[in-house]
Amino acid sequence: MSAFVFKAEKIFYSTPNHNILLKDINFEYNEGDIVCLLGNNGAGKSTLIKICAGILSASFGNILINKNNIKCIGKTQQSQLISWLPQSLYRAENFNVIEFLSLNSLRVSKNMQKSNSELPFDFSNALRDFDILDQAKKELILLSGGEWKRVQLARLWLRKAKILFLDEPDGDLDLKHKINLVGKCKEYAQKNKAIIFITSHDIHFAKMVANKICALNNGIFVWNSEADIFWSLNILQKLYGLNKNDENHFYSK
Ligand SMILES: Nc1ncnc2c1ncn2[C@@H]1O[C@H](COP(=O)(O)OP(=O)(O)OP(=O)(O)O)[C@@H](O)[C@H]1O
Repeated sequence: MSAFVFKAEKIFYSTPNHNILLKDINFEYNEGDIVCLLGNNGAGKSTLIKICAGILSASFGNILINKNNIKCIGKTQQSQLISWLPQSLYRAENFNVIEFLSLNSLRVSKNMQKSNSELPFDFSNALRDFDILDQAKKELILLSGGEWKRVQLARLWLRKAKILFLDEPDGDLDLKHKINLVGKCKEYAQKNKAIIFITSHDIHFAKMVANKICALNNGIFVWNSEADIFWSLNILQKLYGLNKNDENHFYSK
């Protein structure tokens, strides 16, 4: 069987005011790839991720999943293939962690009053994987920012989609949980033969997690390569418009 492939062909996107946000984006990634999308604030990363995830439609160009145009894939199949973690997500009141996870399926009812030990096995596993099992019955609005992000990640991990789009998944995480997320992404991509796209502003996190790096600048793809090549070339200065001293903070030992 041939490898799972995700491809973007000549993607352009302009706003209703005819402001062109993305220009001629092309890439192709294969199962097992973890791609980190870098770029300055406003470069167009979230917009590109939303187009790839089928949340927004490109103004021009095609998104292909195994040569099938995303426009021709029904919404149900799309939701089985693709999971998207938005940069921020509204927390519903009167909803606890288990109830949020159960939105993936109807197996657990809204009024369930169970102890952690009676949780479905996969629920406990996902919560344990993201170190949040002890908060299973907590209301979403009472969670800290990092705990809420870990609950969202646990829900995504349960869905086992073939392509994950994670928009700043590390944003609220402390160092320990960032490192845990690195391990979980690598394990997920391997085990599920999946492709993971990540946007992040944490260069250290990007360096740890990704085997491919691509970079956007003002809506144009300015880089797309193996991560090793990207890191060996010290091009952060150019990418982020840093001065030499700023860049030394990252590269100095
Ligand atoms: N519907 C829209 N109408 C007008 N402008 C938009 C629209 N959507 C996004 N933008 C603008 O497009 C640019 C790119 O936004 P986007 O959220 O994709 O950037 P980003 O690279 O993810 O930034 P950040 O790193 O700050 O999250 C921003 O300047 C944003 O204000």
